[in-house]
Amino acid sequence: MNLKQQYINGKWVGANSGNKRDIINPFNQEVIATVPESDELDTKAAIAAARAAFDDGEWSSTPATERGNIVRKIAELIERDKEELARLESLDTGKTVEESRGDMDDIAGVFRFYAEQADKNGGELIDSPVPNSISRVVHEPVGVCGQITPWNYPLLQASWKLAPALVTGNTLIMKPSEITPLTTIKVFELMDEAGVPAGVANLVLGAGHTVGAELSSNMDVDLISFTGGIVTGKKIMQAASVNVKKLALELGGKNPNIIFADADFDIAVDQALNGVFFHAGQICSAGTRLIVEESIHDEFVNALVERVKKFKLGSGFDKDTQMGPLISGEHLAKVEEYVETGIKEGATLAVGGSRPEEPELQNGFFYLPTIFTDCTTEMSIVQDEAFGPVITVEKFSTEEEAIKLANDSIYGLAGGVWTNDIVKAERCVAKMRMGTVWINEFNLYFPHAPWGGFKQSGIGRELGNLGMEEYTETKHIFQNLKPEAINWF
Ligand SMILES: NC(=O)c1ccc[n+]([C@@H]2O[C@H](COP(=O)([O-])OP(=O)(O)OC[C@H]3O[C@@H](n4cnc5c(N)ncnc54)[C@H](O)[C@@H]3O)[C@@H](O)[C@H]2O)c1
Ligand SMILES: C[N+](C)(C)CC=O
Repeated sequence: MNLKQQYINGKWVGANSGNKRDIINPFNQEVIATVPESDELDTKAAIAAARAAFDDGEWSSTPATERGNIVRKIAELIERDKEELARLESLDTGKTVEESRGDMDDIAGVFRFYAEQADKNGGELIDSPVPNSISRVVHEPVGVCGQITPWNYPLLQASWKLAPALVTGNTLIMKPSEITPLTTIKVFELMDEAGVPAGVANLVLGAGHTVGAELSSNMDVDLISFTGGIVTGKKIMQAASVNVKKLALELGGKNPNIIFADADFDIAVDQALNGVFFHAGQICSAGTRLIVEESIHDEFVNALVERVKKFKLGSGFDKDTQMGPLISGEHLAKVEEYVETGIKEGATLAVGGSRPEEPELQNGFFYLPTIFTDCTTEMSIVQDEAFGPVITVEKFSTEEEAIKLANDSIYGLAGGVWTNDIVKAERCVAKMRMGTVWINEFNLYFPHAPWGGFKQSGIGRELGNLGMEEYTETKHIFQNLKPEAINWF
């Protein structure tokens, strides 16, 4: 596989230490690539390149339209290489190629969206209360941005950070998850081809406790944008305080999906499954906390179980596969432990709860889709993120109870409501404490609307205009057109 290395100051380079890391296919544990393992020294070199490229002012003073043109070109190159990128993403993550193709369309869409926004960030004229003056507000780039991404949607999460940072004139250092760097490396090749100048976008590959920690604590980094787990997010927040970096955190979720008895039953069943089991449930916004009205609870659970029993697990490259493996052996062990906890806590295992038995799946990190019933809000399986193919089902009998259950979480990323009573739906979403709420839908996102969490699901927003604002500082410029002495002193 012709994969390059780290990308620092416009050059592809190996790690300073010479260390390397094998990248593993989660379907069969084969080594699919070997990449350099960066350390603090590599990270410092990348930060120095980004700092110099920001401080010389060339990129930040490039007309926004031109930066937008480069970002549009990146979108075109992603579309040109869509199939290669999708296959690489599936090799690296285990998700089906069909899902990866969808991700690549979304990713190109994100670069296109921000390319169009590039020259629409021109600031505003204030109606100054002071006679003979001009008061205006401009938006300037923040500076050097550290960007850290997770393994579940490697390139999608990268695109949400790269595109807005570039169009607003920042320079950046990206650190993808050490276990899924392949598509991010490829997109840095495309950014080079699209004409992003040397030093503006830099790539380091390596572990969180070395590379990620250096990015978070380095005094020359002005902003950290992080997507990942809550524990890591808290560490980054602490490290970033060293120079009061601007901070954007996209953390986990334990997302409620409320099903009222008056919902379209078959659609709600289908979408409750879609809401969780894509990418084997390894989705921050997966609707893993199903909250079902008592009168339809048993029928609803039976319908889910019957569908789940028929899921086809397998290689992401097999067109019949509906669900691929988990990302790693370590993660599989965590999901197994989570399920054991659920059993100990007294939840009823309605389906799944083990690894599959098929011989052809034994080399991969597979886990059966799993549903727990008789769950109550104090159980840790209802409170903790499984980040795997596991649903917990709770029952409710009144609307107030459903909302109380939905909000009973430290997280606040996303949630859904299924009902044909639109007034009831509006009453519910008004009370749900989450950054995204869907009515008769689940897990939909697009570049035009902001994404992010309430409570411990994060700080700030990605996507939409707010996702661009994260990468700007706001400056008020006041000009006195008729300066006069005050003669106070
Ligand atoms: N809110 C969202 O939009 C969103 C999207 C995707 C994933 N997530 C969350 O991500 C988590 C799963 O991803 P993960 O397991 O890769 O998360 P993680 O927190 O373990 O790792 C994420 C990234 O942080 C790095 N990292 C680890 N320790 C670090 C440190 N001390 N300092 C700096 N960086 C460090 C990792 O190397 C990786 O690149 C889940 O909790 C999921 O909900 C959230
Ligand atoms: C934000 N999203 C849904 C693309 C990926 C979350 O893991």
